[in-house]
Amino acid sequence: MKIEKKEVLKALETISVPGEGQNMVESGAVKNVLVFGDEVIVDITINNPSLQAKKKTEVSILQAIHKEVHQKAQVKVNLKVEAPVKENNAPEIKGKPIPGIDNIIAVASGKGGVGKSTVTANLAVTLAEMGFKVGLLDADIYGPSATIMFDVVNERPLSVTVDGKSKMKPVESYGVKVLSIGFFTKLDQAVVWRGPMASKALNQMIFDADWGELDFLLVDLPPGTGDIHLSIMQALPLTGAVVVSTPQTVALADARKGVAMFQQESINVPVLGVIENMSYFTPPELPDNKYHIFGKDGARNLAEDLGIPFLGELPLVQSIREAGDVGRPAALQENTPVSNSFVDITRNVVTETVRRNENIAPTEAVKITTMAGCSPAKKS
Ligand SMILES: Nc1ncnc2c1ncn2[C@@H]1O[C@H](COP(=O)(O)OP(=O)(O)OP(=O)(O)O)[C@@H](O)[C@H]1O
Repeated sequence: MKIEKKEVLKALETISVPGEGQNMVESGAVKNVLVFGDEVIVDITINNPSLQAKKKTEVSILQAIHKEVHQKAQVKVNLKVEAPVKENNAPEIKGKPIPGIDNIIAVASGKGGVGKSTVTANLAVTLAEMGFKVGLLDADIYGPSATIMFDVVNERPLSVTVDGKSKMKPVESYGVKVLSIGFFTKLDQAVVWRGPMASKALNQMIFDADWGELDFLLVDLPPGTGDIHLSIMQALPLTGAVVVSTPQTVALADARKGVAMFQQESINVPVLGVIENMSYFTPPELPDNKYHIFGKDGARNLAEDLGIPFLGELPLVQSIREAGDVGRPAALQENTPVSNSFVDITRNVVTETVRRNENIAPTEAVKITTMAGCSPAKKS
């Protein structure tokens, strides 16, 4: 068997490192290829430190060489992880950190109606039940639902004076401090917020609010990947993002775009993982049956494919919908399969947040400098 180095490089040009668009040769991830007879050694350096990304990279190299070059090639992959070097070499917190708030986590979805707000509300109450100090900022300007899910439709944030300044006091429900665009719009009113108006309202809820000390502030983003997402990433130094998807192909395609938005070089918000909602349906009369109405394992496979953690799955359950409608999140149920699933997922979110904080410097708020793109804001 005679293996040529250029054949190996050609094979490696057909695959990319998880989460990267360019192929691994073009992106510069492949540092060297050595061939001795039937033995091929590939030196590769990737930025993503997750186990999934490392494994996926190794397996795809092996498969590509076996498929494109020779089935019996003895392949050895020397994989190194290197965090990307920042321009000034000194990671710093930039933008405007909010004093007292330790972790700001955005919950995004790509496609609408996949259960992002439901998941955010349930994560929030589960974190609060675990003893964390939690806030929820409902930034879904097109369909704010936190006021309904927390049964605070008729309440309004009070004005309080903090250090001589008037501030909005979030409404507290089930141990979670809640602020929502919904407090400022009537439920039956069509919300035609123009971008600047929405950004202004959001800025007020972020910086003119008396959040106090929080371990976690969860931000329920609108679906999609639009202007409002950029506004939030400009305003907030996000710790990370969680992406919610159903296993359905159309939802997964949008979730992939959502992940790509956070991972864009100029935005660079770590994606803590993917949560699969509406994974299956179990009729009460057939408790051992699982019907995969929207497809099976789609979000799990997406997470694996992108080299990001899979945080867990939630079934399609009538009580989750009912609980949302009556304003008492389902995770508050005592020791049911549903509340236990929320506990598992919340634990995974906390674990990934801790891991992220140990491994990478705080995320910078993003400064949009031109219409064509964005770059990290410089600390003044
Ligand atoms: N696991 C589930 N089981 C049953 N019903 C669910 C589940 N998750 C969400 N729902 C229901 O699906 C509907 C949409 O959920 P939700 O409003 O949370 O979605 P969303 O992604 O936030 O939507 P939007 O696009 O408006 O932001 C709601 O009626 C909710 O109660």
